[in-house]
Amino acid sequence: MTRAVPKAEIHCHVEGAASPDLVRRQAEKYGVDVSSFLDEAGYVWSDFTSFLAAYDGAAALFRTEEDYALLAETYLSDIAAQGTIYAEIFVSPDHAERSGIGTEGYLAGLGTGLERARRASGIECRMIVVGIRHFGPQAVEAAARFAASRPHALITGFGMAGEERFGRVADYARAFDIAREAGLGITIHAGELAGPESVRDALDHVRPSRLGHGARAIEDPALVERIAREGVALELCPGSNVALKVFDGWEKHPFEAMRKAGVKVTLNSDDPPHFGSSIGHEYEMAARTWGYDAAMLTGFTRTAIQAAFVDEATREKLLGQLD
Ligand SMILES: Nc1ncnc2[nH]cnc12
Ligand SMILES: [Zn+2]
Repeated sequence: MTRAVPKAEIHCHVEGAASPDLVRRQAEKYGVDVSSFLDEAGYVWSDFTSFLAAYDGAAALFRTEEDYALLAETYLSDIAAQGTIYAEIFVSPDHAERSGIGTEGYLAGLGTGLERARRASGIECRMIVVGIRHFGPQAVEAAARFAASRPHALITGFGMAGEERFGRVADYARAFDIAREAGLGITIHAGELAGPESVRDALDHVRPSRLGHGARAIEDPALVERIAREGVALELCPGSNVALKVFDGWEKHPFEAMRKAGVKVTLNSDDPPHFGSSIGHEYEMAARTWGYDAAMLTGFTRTAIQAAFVDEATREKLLGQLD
């Protein structure tokens, strides 16, 4: 029912999008034992901390420019086949350094993957540099300075991922100031694992145009009203939240309640193979759970493109593809 709906995704971590098959092939290539985080059925984790360990384990298996080109091309071609016309991927200079490739080869490889996917399917893509919150304010500031140096033409945004319960948002404000002054779009993970106070802190100290998740703002009606009034778009990832047990099933997820409250809502897959999801699955489950028709679903795609960190000419071209 949702196959033909044009889709857009503005919240997906590229290392978290590596399929188990691809990771297995990379593990063979480098002779690495992955049994601590991957079995025949897929990724193995039991809570957010062990999920991050599985994520880092997979990320460490991408070590050359061609590895990253393959990762990006494989993922983006896959979601293009699901009807995705636009995608933003989170990229992490910290993971590039950890895997040994360094940032230059990392971005060059990812850029090649984006270009190959665009040529093959027409999918338009941009990259958002993220700092990792639990690596501390200095590391996030370094990631912001890196993004602000505009090391690749397809980098259009800056964000922060990682353990939301680590530290205080105010300590990261400088990183976001650096990125904002460089003209980058701003997003921040908040209201995923922590509650409304985390979202309020993010809005007050970072002034983002989008929130990564923001789902737990639902616990405070005044905050939901503020998000709607200020026009902050939510990068909601219901499948991820359900898998991580933030909500007790799709029917308990606040996506529809947020929409009804006038909040700009979008559908995203976050780290799809870790959560048994995909962008196509998110659209399909949203239709099944809340009864959305193709026009409503296309509306979420429109919201994502309106909130996208992309130049106006490309935005107009993408919006034109929805008519
Ligand atoms: N769901 C998530 N939340 C925070 N940081 C992440 N990094 C990768 N996936 C993440
Ligand atoms: Zn995320």
